[in-house]
Amino acid sequence: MTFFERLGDAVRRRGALCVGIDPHPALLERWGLPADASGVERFGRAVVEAAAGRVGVVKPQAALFEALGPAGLGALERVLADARAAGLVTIADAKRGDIGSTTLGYAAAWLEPGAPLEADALTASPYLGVGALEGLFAAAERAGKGVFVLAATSNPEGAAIQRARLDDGRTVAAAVADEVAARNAATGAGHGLVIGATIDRAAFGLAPEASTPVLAPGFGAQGARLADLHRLFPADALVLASASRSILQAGPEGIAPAIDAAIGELP
Ligand SMILES: O=C(O)c1cc(=O)[nH]c(=O)n1[C@@H]1O[C@H](COP(=O)(O)O)[C@@H](O)[C@H]1O
Repeated sequence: MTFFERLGDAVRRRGALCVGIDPHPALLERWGLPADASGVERFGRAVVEAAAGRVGVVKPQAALFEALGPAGLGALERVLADARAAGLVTIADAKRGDIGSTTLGYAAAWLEPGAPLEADALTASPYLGVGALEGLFAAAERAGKGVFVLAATSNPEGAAIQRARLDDGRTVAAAVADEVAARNAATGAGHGLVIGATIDRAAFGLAPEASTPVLAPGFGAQGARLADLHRLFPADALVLASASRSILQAGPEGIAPAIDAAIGELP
């Protein structure tokens, strides 16, 4: 099964909501958890437990685990293992990307079957060139996994570089999208794009592309509304509507109802 098929299956069965697992220190405090590795682990595993059976996809935010050093990465390892055991598709949000030779290390860390931090997909930054992500694409394809490449990010600072034009007139975002689509066409993989729900896709030169999955963060805390999903993206596109803080702020008792409420807001 390709990653595209797997993701499509998860979305058909469980819907488009992707629950972000972002253990911010302020959220740990709200959850009554310590701001240490044991806290992020209990937080992450509780979110996985609430998400299992409700949604198809979760996205742990690596930075907030890394912040706690090796013990935090150990916590992330167990959160990822729980999620995979629960049948959830896991997207490690680590936004990796380097020159080709060292990108192989990131591929081994996040996408190689059996790796401690193994995930089903990884977010990646294309600003050293989409071609430099070859090691990630290849590792993902060998294992039926995917890479989500940043195209048009949800934050306002991204626009200056992502809307900049190449010599051929395309925006940087459109060129990234073209390269990912070409990779998918050549290999049948299902690598995706990250396109923020907060941005105007047309202004970034991004046309809807049915064969490229989209990870769309920016719902909830950053202002986009889940109810608008089909106004923001074509109804037939494979889009993950991702939200973190707006759901996680509900606390340990409220997390499951908050996920149900978010699902209820989707069209
Ligand atoms: O790759 C991402 O997931 C991502 C890309 C982007 O353009 N914007 C964005 O917010 N994200 C991530 O999505 C999550 C958004 O969190 P909330 O704003 O709390 O819903 C964070 O983990 C961000 O790092």
